[in-house]
Amino acid sequence: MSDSEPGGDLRQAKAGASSLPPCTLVVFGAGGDLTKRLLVPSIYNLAHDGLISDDFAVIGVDRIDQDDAGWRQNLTAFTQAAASDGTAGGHVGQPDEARWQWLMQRLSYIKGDFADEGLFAHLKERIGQGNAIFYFAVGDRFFAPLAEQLGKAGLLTEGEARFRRVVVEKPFGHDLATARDLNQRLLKVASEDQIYRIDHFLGKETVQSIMAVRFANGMFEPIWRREFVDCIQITAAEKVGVERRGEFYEHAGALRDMVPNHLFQLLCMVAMEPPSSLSAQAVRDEKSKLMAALRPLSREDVVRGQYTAGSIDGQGVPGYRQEPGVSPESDTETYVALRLAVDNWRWGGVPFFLRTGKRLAERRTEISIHFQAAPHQLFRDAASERLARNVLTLKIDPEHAIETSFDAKEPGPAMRLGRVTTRMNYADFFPHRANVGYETLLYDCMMGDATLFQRADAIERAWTVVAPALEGFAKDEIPLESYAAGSQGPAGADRLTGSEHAWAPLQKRS
Ligand SMILES: NC(=O)C1=CN([C@@H]2O[C@H](COP(=O)(O)OP(=O)(O)OC[C@H]3O[C@@H](n4cnc5c(N)ncnc54)[C@H](OP(=O)(O)O)[C@@H]3O)[C@@H](O)[C@H]2O)C=CC1
Ligand SMILES: O=C1O[C@H](COP(=O)(O)O)[C@@H](O)[C@H](O)[C@H]1O
Repeated sequence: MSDSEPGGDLRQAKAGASSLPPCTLVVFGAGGDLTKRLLVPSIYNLAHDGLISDDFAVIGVDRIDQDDAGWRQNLTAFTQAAASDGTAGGHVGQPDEARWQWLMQRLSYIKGDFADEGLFAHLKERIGQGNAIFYFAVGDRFFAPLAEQLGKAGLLTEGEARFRRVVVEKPFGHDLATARDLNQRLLKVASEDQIYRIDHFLGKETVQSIMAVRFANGMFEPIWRREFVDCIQITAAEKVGVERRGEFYEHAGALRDMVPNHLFQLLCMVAMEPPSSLSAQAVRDEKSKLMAALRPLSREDVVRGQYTAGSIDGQGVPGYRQEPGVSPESDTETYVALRLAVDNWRWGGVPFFLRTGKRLAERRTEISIHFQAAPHQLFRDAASERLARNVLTLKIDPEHAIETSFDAKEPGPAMRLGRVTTRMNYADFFPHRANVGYETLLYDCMMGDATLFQRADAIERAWTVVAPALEGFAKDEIPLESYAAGSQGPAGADRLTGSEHAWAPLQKRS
């Protein structure tokens, strides 16, 4: 491994950040995809930035038959290969050799089955009296049983001088009943402030910066409300299909996979009231209030679709029903568009349009705030019949930028208006290097800051809001429309917004 440019934007983000307390991070699912592709690179980035103390240790647990050296070797080989073929999750170029080795020395491995009580006795011995975080990097069927095993073994008992925390991955439940059941089972063995329900969208710098943009500047807040906003659109469009996750996706679908978690987190960031402080409680209280004001969906406010064969970047791609692990008669949705209402004073009457889907024309995650037209149209003739709407777009992925679009006078004797766009690229102002997105979340968890993690009440409310749509899908009362891979999505999505609020096109329509 060679020297590389270290983690610039992470360092920027954590400027002034303290070193982490001594801690053992136990990763269940040490041989899995999440661990090697995202978790270990994030830990490396934290180590690289000097944020991890010498007393930090990682214990990986999995059923793969290997020892400490084998696990380290597998991670090293994976990271090297990923770095050289450009798919490295957390690095640009190869990791720094000395730092990588420093980290590897802190990694050890236990081969075991999650159902084996002996595994937890062994872990107890290894961890001793110190701080520990248990990361469930495993399928959701293991979340409650793992927590229960940890509880039974006394591994979740905190002391004056030690913390014990669990990080729970997604999906958090399949519906309201299962999310509630999971919360209840977790809360039997750990207190709410020991449970860190992760949503990787909240690890994205551009998502965290929404709060900064809204609440650190005086110019936005006065117009961030119903009197000035016409509609808000949230898009998470992907070009990829279901990749190797056909079997998982068949049981999830686009709504469960993206909406009650990621898209609602974006909605909270853009629509919640200003918190009184940046404490976890204050921020999460505001998010919960927003979720409580979110009106449960009506079936007519939901459009679902499934992709058929088409073309992405000039390459033919199969339809969803031809993907591995997918039934040829599947009625699982790969696209969903929603019209939501927030019943509070700030947002009463403002529609929130959300859409997400796979195999669309473009990869784009963004929030756009569409402002109302000027109250008196002085320029009606000059602007032809167009009523100009100013749009502020928070670009989250793959571009990291903020754009505003508005009308200006075209040069020349005629009073003719033209649409212009101004753009702030984060990279132009802040030294930038892609990071994995789990760094901040891991750092915060080790520091005991739950601001960016989801609380039980908000998760349950999210499932309540989407429940009528899920029921409509199950009873086939919401038609499943098809759309060609590489397109804008199903036509029904346009009916949802009407021409008055039309979606920002994913690619320029020809
Ligand atoms: N991968 C990703 O990009 C992302 C994943 N997630 C979430 O992270 C979690 C983990 O995902 P991912 O890493 O992809 O899953 P994987 O299936 O790749 O990893 C899970 C690991 O746990 C092992 N395992 C399964 N059962 C047992 C058992 N009884 N005892 C010991 N080890 C066992 C598996 O072994 P074996 O292979 O033999 O079954 C595998 O090595 C999931 O909840 C997922 O939803 C979230 C965001 C992104
Ligand atoms: O959690 C998930 O998110 C990804 C999209 O995340 P991004 O960070 O790549 O935008 C999605 O592809 C996946 O289906 C879903 O499970």
